[in-house]
Amino acid sequence: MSAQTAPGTSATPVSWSVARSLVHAAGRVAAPEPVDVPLAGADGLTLAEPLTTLTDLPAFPTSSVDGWAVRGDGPWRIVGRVLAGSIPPPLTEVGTTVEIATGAMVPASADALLRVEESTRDADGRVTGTPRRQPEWRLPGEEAAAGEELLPAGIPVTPGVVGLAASCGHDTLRVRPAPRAALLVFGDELLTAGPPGAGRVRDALGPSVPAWLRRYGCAVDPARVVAPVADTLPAHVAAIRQALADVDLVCTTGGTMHGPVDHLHPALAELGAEYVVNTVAVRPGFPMLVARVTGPDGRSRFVAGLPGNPQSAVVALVSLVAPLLAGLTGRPEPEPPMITLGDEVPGRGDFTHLALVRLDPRLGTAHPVRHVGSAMLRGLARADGFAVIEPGTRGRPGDRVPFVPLPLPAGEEP
Ligand SMILES: Nc1nc2c(c(=O)[nH]1)N[C@H]1C(S)=C(S)[C@@H](COP(=O)(O)OP(=O)(O)OC[C@H]3O[C@@H](n4cnc5c(N)ncnc54)[C@H](O)[C@@H]3O)O[C@H]1N2
Ligand code: MOO
Repeated sequence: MSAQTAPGTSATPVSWSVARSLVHAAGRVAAPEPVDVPLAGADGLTLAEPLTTLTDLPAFPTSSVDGWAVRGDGPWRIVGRVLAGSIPPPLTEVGTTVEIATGAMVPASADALLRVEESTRDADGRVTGTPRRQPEWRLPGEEAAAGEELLPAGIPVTPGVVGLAASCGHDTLRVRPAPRAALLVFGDELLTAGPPGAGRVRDALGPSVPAWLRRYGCAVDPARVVAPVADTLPAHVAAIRQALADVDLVCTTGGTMHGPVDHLHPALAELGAEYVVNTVAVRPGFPMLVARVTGPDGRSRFVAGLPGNPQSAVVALVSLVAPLLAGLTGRPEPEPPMITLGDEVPGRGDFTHLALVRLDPRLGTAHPVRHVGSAMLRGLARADGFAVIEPGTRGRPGDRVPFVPLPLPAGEEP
């Protein structure tokens, strides 16, 4: 897929799904080199290579119970004790047993394990009982054989992955680093404290966009959040250039249109940027864009232009920034899961409609929320994500449609 037009030329909106594929592909070719990180620091990053186990799992025959490892038929004479953490001597004689702890290595020549609660001792101190038919120990390689691939590259590192990596012997994981992001907020009308009024609005994006970016796995240094940047072309160019020097992604808000103080497009032209996507056939948020700037080191860095209307800015995050970050971290393009609409949702003509919805976990349906103007955040603050209404269609109750979640971890839904 080729990138869209060069800055300065008029843009034809690209379809929402094509735009997502374009930015994902652009991110993938620019993905930073993998790094090795200690297990404890890997949560939330992305596996850069498949996870293979360094040993058989389990690595040795491991008792699943507290009891007796026995050889031959009982009663058995006790010849020792095996605790977890050591190599036991073999049971050399028929009719003998060792006391064994859960997790201990089963001695060679043991035939069976007898649970302590299913055993008795006779007058001579010998052990009696009937071992269960089912083996009470785990065999080496039962879970995985040494060298076996357990997880593919490109999946997120979760606590489950960290635990698995530790249990199969890894101290570090080769991962894609967290993309570093900066935020530049444009708009001289913005207030950064106190109530809005007298023609000025409160900056809603400076405090919230870094939080969304972090939830997408970005590292955002607070020093790289500049809100607001003065509404002049030189200030825009300088701010973007400076931010590009040490991040992978610069998000900007506002100025995506062509109003008297909308300087984003001219600034991108001055920086020699090339559009990956310039305007998307989606409502709200259509003036969103992603541009690529090649640094002196030859590596591509990205500018994501989020529209100034606050809900539109979030639509741009879920529409373009999420697949771009997936590409930059070597993850597959996010595939929206399907949901069932519980109510009517209007279409937006030839454009895709991203409609804020709240999921009803009881009924398994999605319901549009109120207060969803592109300048509003009231609906969004109570929503789980967006139902995707394809161009030329409208949503009816019972329709199955794609769903783009807001990056809210389970348990944090509003
Ligand atoms: N002639 C046209 N004008 C506009 C069109 C159009 O098609 N033709 N589209 C509108 C749409 S849709 C959008 S979205 C906006 C996008 O504009 P910009 O990205 O250039 O954003 P601004 O003009 O800077 O701001 C738009 C709006 O949002 C408020 N804003 C900006 N930043 C923030 C912030 N950080 N926190 C809260 N609110 C913010 C700003 O005050 C404006 O009200 O263009 C329309 N115009
Ligand atoms: O597309 Mo604008 O982003 O509707 O508000």
